[in-house]
Amino acid sequence: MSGLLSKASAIFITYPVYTFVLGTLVYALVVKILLGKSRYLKRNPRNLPLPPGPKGYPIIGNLFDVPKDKPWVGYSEWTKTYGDMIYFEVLGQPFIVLNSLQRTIDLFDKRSSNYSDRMRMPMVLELMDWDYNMAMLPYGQWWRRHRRAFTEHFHHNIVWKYQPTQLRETRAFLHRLLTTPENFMHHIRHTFAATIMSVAYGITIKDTEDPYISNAEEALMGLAEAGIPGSFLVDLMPWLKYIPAWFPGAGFQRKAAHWRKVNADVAQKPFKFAEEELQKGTAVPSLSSTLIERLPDKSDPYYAEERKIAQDTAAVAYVGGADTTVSTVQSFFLAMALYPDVQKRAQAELDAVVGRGRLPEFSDRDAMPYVNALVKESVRWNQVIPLAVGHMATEDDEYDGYFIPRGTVVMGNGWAILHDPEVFEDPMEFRPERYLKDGQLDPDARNPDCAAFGYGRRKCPGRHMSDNALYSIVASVLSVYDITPPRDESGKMVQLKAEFTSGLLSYPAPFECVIKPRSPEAEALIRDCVE
Ligand code: HEM
Repeated sequence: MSGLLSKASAIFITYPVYTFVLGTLVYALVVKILLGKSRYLKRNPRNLPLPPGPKGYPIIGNLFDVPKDKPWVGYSEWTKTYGDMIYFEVLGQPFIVLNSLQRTIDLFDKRSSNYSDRMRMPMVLELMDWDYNMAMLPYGQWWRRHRRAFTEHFHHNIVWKYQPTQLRETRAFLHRLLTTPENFMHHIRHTFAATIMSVAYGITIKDTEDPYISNAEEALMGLAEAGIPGSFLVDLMPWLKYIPAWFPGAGFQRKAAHWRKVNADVAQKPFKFAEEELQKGTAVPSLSSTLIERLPDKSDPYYAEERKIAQDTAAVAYVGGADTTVSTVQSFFLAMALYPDVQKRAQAELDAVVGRGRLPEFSDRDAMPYVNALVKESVRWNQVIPLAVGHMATEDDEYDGYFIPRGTVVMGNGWAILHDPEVFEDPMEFRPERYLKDGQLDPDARNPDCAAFGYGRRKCPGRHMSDNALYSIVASVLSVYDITPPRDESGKMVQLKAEFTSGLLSYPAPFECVIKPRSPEAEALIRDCVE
């Protein structure tokens, strides 16, 4: 009875509450959209048109036009109708997609001071505490200090420092492939997690169920859920963040509270460990130990801020670096199983330069143009973040006869740029030859780096470290292993398909392949290479 009563009173109480909340939401949305439109009129005195794009509906805009599955392919198709710069709105939020390299250079490079901000994402940044990830920070002094700290440790003249760790972890990877080749997807993930935890904190992770890694993966899953703008209503109406967790309909607050705790663990726990090891005098040299040793004295008024920047710098190395490079390496394995001729040609080059009596080193790299071209093609073929991360326009702008309102989220469609058939013949094919001329790397061939790692001032600062990681894996794996498609029960080779997932990050869809040592000598090399 009391249960029934409480149910009745709950309905009685919550019905008006829901009506009120829903009414307020719709009202606020309509006001926001109408205000936004009329403001454009005042701010656009020359009455320039917005860039072309699909016609939308009142209030919802182009909500139903936006391609849901692999939007980068859909946006690329839109070029045929609207050209290489496309404008659309979703619930009052303006977006522009740039489908050509020239457009990205014009806006992200030449006008970088206006196109380097990020969209405000209250759910991720303010409620889930992803503010340690500089990729999400608004453009400004605080981001600049993070970026400077990060770049100092990852620019192209310094990443050689991490090569011994990268080679060590690559060799451990070769060894794991020998014992459990069927788990290659897991081994790839483990290799990057181990490399980055070692570089960032001097921590050696466990082979399975490492608490640092499971925390970071949970945090990244939260980001995948909340990181697409508009996944939560609070992104469209930031004032909702003040609604308490107990309020009916405030489920997002409870989710945010959980992810906040996970994020605190990801950012703080390993850094604390590094601090404690330093105090005990047992620290393994790492990015964190260097950063901690350079912190000002605890009595310094800037100590807390500097410590936070140091902690964030180490944490972002993992969350920014692990998944991205993992996806590229998974694509490389798929490509090798699909393109046996490419694999053979790379192996022939490795045999000629490195020989069969040792494993490749970084010093071999310059002598192997084909292997370098293969690394480039792995980055291009299936881009990990095809639309990069949206850059937001800080101020109204006029460009090429069009008006671009401030607050517009501008996305470079790297997929369109790196699959343009005018530039990359048969773009869906995996062809390292496209970067070569007379047997050497062709300086005139379009380098996938122009779009795969983002643009302008926000371009990925981890790309040099990632390039080394990719070389180390590609060269080492191909020097000792053959990768082939699996066979069915009748012994026939299974026809693999190049399929990739949608989302903020794109991965190859799960696939199987056979990974076998190239010869008994190769197997002996693998067994001997682990310390
Ligand atoms: C194949 C590997 C990788 C790819 C494809 C990739 C791609 C990207 C892209 C597309 C962006 C957004 C750029 C933009 O906003 O225009 C980005 C940002 C970023 N990446 Fe990477 N990345 C990779 C590896 C790494 C690694 C290894 C690290 C760290 C060691 C890293 C750290 C970062 C950071 C810190 C940012 C934020 C930059 C900012 O907002 O200022 N990335 N990356």
